[in-house]
Amino acid sequence: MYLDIGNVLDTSPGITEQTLDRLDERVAIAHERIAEGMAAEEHGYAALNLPETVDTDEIRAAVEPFGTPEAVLTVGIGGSALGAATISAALADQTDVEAHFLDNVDPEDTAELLESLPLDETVVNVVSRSGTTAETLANFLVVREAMADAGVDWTDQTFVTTGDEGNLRNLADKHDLPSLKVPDGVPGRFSALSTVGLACAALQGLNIEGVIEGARSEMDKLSGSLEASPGYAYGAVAYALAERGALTNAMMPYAESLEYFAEWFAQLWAESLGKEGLGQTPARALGATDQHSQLQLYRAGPRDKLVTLVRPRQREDIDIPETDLEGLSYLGGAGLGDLLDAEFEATEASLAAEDRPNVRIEIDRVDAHGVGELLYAMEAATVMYGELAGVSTFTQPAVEWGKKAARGLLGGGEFQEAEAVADKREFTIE
Ligand SMILES: O=P(O)(O)OC[C@H]1O[C@](O)(CO)[C@@H](O)[C@@H]1O
Repeated sequence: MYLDIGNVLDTSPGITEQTLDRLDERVAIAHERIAEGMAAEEHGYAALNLPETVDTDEIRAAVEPFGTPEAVLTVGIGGSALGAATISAALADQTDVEAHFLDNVDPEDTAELLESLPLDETVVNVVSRSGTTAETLANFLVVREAMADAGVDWTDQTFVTTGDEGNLRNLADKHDLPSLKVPDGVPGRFSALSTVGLACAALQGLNIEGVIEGARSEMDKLSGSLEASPGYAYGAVAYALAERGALTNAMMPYAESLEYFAEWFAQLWAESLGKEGLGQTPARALGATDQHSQLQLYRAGPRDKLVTLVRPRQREDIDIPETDLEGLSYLGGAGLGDLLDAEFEATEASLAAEDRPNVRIEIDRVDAHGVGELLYAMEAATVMYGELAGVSTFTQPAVEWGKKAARGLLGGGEFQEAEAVADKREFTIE
């Protein structure tokens, strides 16, 4: 992975080369803490060991009974779905096995998806570390009934990835379902490079070994200097810019196959760093599409954003036919990829022209190695940012209140949070 931070030097907000030197000293200290945590396999830090600890042979063996299905339906939410979705979306052109993700409880969407799937040729990949997540378990119960209604024995086509105990573990044990264990010490949002994120890709016959090789190549760069590690450098620069007012980070990949990557990054960045009144809001964007929408705000709105531009250095292209359309003849003979790359560089320059901080992240290609590099580097960036900000990177206490309220509203127990829902202050305009 290549990171270019030239467009954050002396921008507004921005950092100076002197700041970068001081930041590098802090990175060295933070790296010592991170390395210590990794060596001790401490909760959270253990995620950065995954290129060494994940067993891809075990994953392939676990899914082997399913052969080559027509489709894989992953039922999970948050880190239990987004890592797998990122890898499958990035590598979709490498397989004929469709990947679908049920990571919300919208009844119309769920009904439409189940209606469209060949349930007798679909493997249901249900993923939950806790085994208690309401959305995942509710969806699984609905999917299981749909399979039964379609005359499909769900126990023949269900794969489970979960913890040592809980509802899903009990279900897998009771029905002898093929299963994998979520890794110890790895929060869901950091689990893309583990059984959680790789089982779906393995079911699709994708190159999970290549994903880990890419991740390993970024792991090998972790050292006491931001100048040796694109991941550390990205986290440190994003932190320094947030400290100077860039409280939003627009993650803007210039590849449709990386749109899920931006969604995965949003959970990783927000749930890890949004603590004690601190954090940097991830905005999901897509190039070139959002040049015709959000770019106006990025270039002319408040000076409170970092824009992260991501692209592959190589991509398949499609020639644009010659044309005599008024003013558009310049497009003929170029490729769509040439246009997309020109727009990437133009957007980068347009932000720099207004001293708007932006960084460039590039991978050679959107392939297994490249997506592995991206995932690992962003995880290392998140851990580095969290160390520099002094926050508890690997917890997510703020998400629990809403879970209790929702559960109470459905009669799942007595929760004061649910009572607070009834106290809503109303001011309705119709
Ligand atoms: O894998 P589980 O336990 O279902 O959790 C799913 C997601 O929900 C969260 O715990 C937040 O509620 C995330 O951290 C996690 O990725």
